[in-house]
Amino acid sequence: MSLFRKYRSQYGRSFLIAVVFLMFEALADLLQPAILAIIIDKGVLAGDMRTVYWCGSLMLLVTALGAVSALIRNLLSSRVSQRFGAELRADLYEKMQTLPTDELDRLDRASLITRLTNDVTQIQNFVNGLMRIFVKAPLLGIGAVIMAVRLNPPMSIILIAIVPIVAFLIAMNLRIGFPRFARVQEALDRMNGYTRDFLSGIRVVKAFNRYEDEAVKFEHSNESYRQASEQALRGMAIFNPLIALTVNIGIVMILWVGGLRIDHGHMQAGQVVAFINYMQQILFSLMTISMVFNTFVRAKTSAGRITEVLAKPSRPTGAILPASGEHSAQAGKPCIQFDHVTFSYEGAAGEPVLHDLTFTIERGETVGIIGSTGSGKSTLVHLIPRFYDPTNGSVFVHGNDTKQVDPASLRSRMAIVPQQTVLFTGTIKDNIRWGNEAATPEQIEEAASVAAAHDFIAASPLGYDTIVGQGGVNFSGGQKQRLSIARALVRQPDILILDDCTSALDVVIEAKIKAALKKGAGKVTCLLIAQRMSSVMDADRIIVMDDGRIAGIGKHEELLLNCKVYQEIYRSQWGKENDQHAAAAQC
Ligand SMILES: Nc1ncnc2c1ncn2[C@@H]1O[C@H](COP(=O)(O)OP(=O)(O)OP(=O)(O)O)[C@@H](O)[C@H]1O
Repeated sequence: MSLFRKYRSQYGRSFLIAVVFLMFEALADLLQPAILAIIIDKGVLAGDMRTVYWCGSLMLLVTALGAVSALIRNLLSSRVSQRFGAELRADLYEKMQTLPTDELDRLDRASLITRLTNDVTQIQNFVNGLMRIFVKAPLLGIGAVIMAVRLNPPMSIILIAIVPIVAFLIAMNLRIGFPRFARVQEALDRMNGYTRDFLSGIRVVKAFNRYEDEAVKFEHSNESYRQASEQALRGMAIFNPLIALTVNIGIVMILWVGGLRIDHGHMQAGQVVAFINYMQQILFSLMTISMVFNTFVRAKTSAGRITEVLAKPSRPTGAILPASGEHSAQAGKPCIQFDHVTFSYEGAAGEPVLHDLTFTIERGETVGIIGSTGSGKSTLVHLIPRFYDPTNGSVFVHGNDTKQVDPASLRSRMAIVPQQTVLFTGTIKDNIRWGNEAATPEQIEEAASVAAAHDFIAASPLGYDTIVGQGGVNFSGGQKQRLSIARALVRQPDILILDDCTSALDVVIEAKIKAALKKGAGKVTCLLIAQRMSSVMDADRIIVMDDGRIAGIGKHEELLLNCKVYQEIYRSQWGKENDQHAAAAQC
């Protein structure tokens, strides 16, 4: 597995030391039947107690050597496999963080979780098994064949007949098992997907009383997981007893032929006992090899799934932008420029999501973006931090073509508040500071004040140390939005993108936030996506989106006069909003 290449240099030495101790262990196991044969034939049957004592002591010594080797090898294998697993998980996690957004869109999130947990565990188990028993099995098998042939060559014909049959059974098991175990992992992915959707939408499920339907969906995925697992295990269930039966037939043949040869004086009882011991060791080794293949098949499937992620291209790179203050030195260049930008999502059929967009936004401008749902507003702003590259045309930030700029450097001077608020488990302070690790308590409080969050934070007994539950369960939608805005503000960005993140706020709170933001106007370039006209009407300019095209750009009054789409939005909303807007204006 090419996956192991990277870790070979790190753990190769410990692995080899473990293999050396495995060899001692195998040697100890192989010597025991030979010593036993001498004790029986030359000691017990011949009445020579000296041979019994000497060989008995030797056998104890050999057993002790085997036990010490097993102990050292166990310690090594646990250490190496656990560290290897942890490192593989860390590498995979790091890779997931650097995957481009379109790759993340393509890979199912539930499948990524299964790869990070179950798939890594499968490979870890394989490595552990490899160091504990898998390498020992072939050593023991080959050694037992050699010892048996040396002990009594004519009897070895039985081995020559049995071993190829068992090898064939193992090969069949492998061939049938591989696709079956691949299906088990896929079924597990689907089950994890359902579970994730159910848990993240549990409130909606409760509100719509959809428990039973969701339970049925889960039952289906659980059932297909069971069927896939059962099918895979059925293969093992058939082949393992077949292999055991074949080897046991061999043992019966040894007993029968051995008995005849003792009768004819060609063999001694101790030799037959030793021969059976070797046959059992061969059985153990073949059974282990068949188990290795089963574990290998699962690990190979898992390794393929992990390699698929690791082999994906990482986030694109590019030039590092100069520090914030130096951006303005690019005299005459607009802060943001779209130049004939067309964009389609990877793999999506039909019309592009954005069509030939051309506009500029100057430094310090506040630009509203409005349009019907699905008109491409979020997609438009996602091109600015280079979540995606335009399919045609170019996006320039501070005069730099984003395709040529390192995304991390590009994003370091931006803050985006997404449509769906994301809060992390921790305190309120931690969540706001997440936007800027170097922020002082005063800066955190100031950001929270501008985002109209300070009052509700201060009203809670623990203030900024209040714990945020998973996903922000203990906060209202509006409070979560305000905390997300504070997190973006504490970053003190050059470009602030607010993607419909005031939808859960009442107009009074929204007006307060906008008034506070206006105080800092001129320094920050702000893009404000909104569904409500009142949210954008006092922006410096408004971009009106319609079906991926720009229907108009201008001030509120201009658009009311000459943009049909804007006029329609006005007519559909203004009646409702008149009263609310008046209330906001008074505050
Ligand atoms: N990751 C994606 N993969 C494929 N298609 C997408 C993706 N994200 C959005 N789209 C499609 O692109 C189009 C524009 O979506 P976008 O989210 O930009 O619209 P929007 O104007 O922001 O909508 P809303 O106001 O509802 O948030 C929609 O048709 C949507 O289905």
